[in-house]
Amino acid sequence: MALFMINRYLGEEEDSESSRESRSRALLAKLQEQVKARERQSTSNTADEDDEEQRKRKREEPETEGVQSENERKTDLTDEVASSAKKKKKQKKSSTENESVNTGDKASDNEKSVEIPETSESVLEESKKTEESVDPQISQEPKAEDGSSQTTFHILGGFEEKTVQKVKRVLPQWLAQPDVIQRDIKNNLIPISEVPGICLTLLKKLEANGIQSFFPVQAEVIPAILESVSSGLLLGPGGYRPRDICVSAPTGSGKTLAFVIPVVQVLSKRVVCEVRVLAVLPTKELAQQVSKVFSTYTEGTSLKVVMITGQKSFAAEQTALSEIRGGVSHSLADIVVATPGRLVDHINKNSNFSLQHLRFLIIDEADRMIDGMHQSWLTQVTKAVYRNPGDTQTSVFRRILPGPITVASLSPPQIPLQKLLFSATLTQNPEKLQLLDLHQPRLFSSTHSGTETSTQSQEAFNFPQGLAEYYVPCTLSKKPLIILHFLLRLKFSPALCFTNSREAAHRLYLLVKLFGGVEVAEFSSKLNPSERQKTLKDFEQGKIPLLISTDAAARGIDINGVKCVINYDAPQYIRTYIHRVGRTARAGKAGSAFTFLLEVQEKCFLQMVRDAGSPGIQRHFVKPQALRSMETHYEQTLAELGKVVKEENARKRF
Ligand SMILES: Nc1ncnc2c1ncn2[C@@H]1O[C@H](COP(=O)(O)OP(=O)(O)OP(=O)(O)O)[C@@H](O)[C@H]1O
Repeated sequence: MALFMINRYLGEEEDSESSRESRSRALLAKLQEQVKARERQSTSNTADEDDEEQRKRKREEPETEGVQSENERKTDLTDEVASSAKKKKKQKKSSTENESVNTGDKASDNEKSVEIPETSESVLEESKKTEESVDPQISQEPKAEDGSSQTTFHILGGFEEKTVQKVKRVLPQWLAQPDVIQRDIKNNLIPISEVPGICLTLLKKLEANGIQSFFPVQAEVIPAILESVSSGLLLGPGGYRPRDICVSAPTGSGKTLAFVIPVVQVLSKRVVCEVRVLAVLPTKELAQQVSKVFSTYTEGTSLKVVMITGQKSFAAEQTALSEIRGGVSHSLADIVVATPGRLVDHINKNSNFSLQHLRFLIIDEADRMIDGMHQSWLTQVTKAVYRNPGDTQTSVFRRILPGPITVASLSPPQIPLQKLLFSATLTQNPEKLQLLDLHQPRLFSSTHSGTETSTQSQEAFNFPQGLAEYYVPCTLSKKPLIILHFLLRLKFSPALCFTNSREAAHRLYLLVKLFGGVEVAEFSSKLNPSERQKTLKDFEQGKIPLLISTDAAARGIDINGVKCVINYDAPQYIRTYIHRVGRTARAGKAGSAFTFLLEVQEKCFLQMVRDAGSPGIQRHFVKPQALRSMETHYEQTLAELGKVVKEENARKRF
C-alpha cells in the first residue's frame, strides 16, 4: 500500500494559506471518522474469534501502554494510530510466533493460510499519505462479505521435523555428458600422423622424443584446442569466443602433452613476442616439470618459455620476462609457467609484466588450484588481462571483459582468453567450478558422471587401467616391519612411500636407515628446492629404491619406473589417495599400490575407495611369521631411534 504515491486532482489549487489549512482540517476530521468506524468494525469482527487469545495477550502487555494509548487517542490522532498500530503489530507478531510454534506440533497447520483482519496499521499508512487516502474508492482494500477489510497474507513456516528426501544429483549438461576419453591406454593408441592438424615439425619432434602414438586424451583434446584457434590467434571460431576446455583423465594418461602440443603449434606462427600462454601449477616441482616439456617442444623455434616460481630471485625473473629497448618494455616470454603466489607478485610489482595478449590460461591440477582460490590469483590474472592502457581505447584489438553478448559487444574484435583445465580429479561441484568463470565449457572425461556407484553421495573418479590396488591389515607397531619386509624380502622397489606428516616421514626415514639393508631418502617441505630436485633425480635414476614422502610428491610428479606406491598412513581424502597411487601405473604401464590399514580404519577407507569407482581393492595379508626373523633387530633399532630423535631435538633447541 505504501509502495505507490497516487497523485489525485482535487479541484483548482487555492493559493491562500488559510484555505489550505481549512482543507487539511476537513480531511483530518474525515480521516478520524473513518478510523473510528474501522476500529469499531474490526473489534466486533475479531471479538468472537480470538477473544480468549486477546485477553491473554492483553494481560501480558504492559498496562501503561494500553492506558497511554487510550488517553492519547482523545488528543492526537497520529499518535493514537501509531500506538494502535504498534499494539497490533505486537499482536500480529505474537500470533505469528504462536502460529509457528503450533505448526511444529500439528502438520496440518502448515498449509493453513491465516487471514489477518485489517488493522489500524494500515490506517497509519493512510494517514501518512494524507490526501490520497481520503478517497475510499482508492484506498480501500478488499472487503469481506460482512464488510470487514481482509488481507490474505500467508503465514510461512512449519518447523516440525521432516524426513529429508534424498536429493538426486542433477549436473549441468556439459558435466553430465562429456566427450568420453578411453581409459585403456594400451588398446587405444593412435598413431601421431592420424591426428589431424599437427604440423610436420612437431610430428618430427614427437618422434624424436620417442612418441609414436598419442594416448586417448591427447587424440581427443589436441584437435579440440587446435579447432578453437582455427580462425587465428585473435579470433575464436566464426568470430565468437572459443569454449573453455576441461579435461578429467586418469593420472599418468598424458595430459601434459595434450596441452603442450597444440599450444606450441599455435604460437609457432606468432610474429611479436608477447605472453600468450600462462600455465599455472600448484607447486614448484610441477611447474618445473611442465616447463621442461614446453622447452622440449619449443626447442629450435623462436618461442621462449619462462618459469616464475620463486626458485630464482624476483629480479632475475623480471629480467627473464622483459627488457627495455628504446625506452619501451618488450616481452621476452611467449609461455610463462608459474605458481600462483609468484605470479601474483609479478602482476602487482612488476610493471613490465603484461598479460594483455594472453590467449591461453592453462590451469593444471585444476581442482587443487580451485581450492587455492582464496589467494584470488585468478581474479588478479583476469584483471591484468583486461587492463587496458589508455592508448588502446582507439586500438582495433581492444580487450574488454566479456559480458552478455550484444551486437555492440561483438562489434570490436577481441583477443579471446581461453581457459584449459586439467586434472585427474576434476571436481563436479558446480559451485566450485563457478569460481573459474568458464565460458560454455566443454568437458573431456574418462568417467561418465552418469556412472552409478554404490552410493551417489560421492563423485566417481578415474583410476589408471594398469593399477592393482591392495590394502594391508596391520597394527601400528608392525607397520615399519612390513615396509622392510616389502623392500628386503619381496623386492618391491623402486617404492614411493607416503606418510601423512613431515614428522612421520622423517621418523620412518630414520628407522629404515638405522635398520639398514636398504637405501632410503625422505622428501618433504623440510628440504630446500634444490635438495628436493636432487632427491627426485636420484630416486628416478634408481640410486634410491625407497623414497619416503609427504603429500608434496603426491600430485602430478612424473617419476619414471615407480613400481610400487605404499600408503604407510592411509590418506584421509579420496583425491589424495587417487593422486598418491597415480605415481605408479603411469603411461599405460602396470603398478601396485598398497595401503596399510589399522582395523579401525578398514571399513571407512574401503567404502571411500569403492564409492570413488575403484575397479577393486584386494586384501594383502602379511603373515606374522614372515616378520618374526626381523623382530629382534627391529627392537634394537627402535631403541636406537629413540636416542637419535632425542639428540635431534636437543640440537634443534640450541
Ligand atoms: N603419447 C605418449 N607416448 C608415450 N609416452 C607418453 C605419451 N604421452 C605422455 N607420455 C608419458 O606419460 C607419462 C605421464 O604423462 P603426464 O605426466 O602428462 O600425465 P598426467 O596425465 O599429467 O598425470 P598426472 O595426472 O599424474 O599429472 C610421462 O612420462 C609422459 O612422458
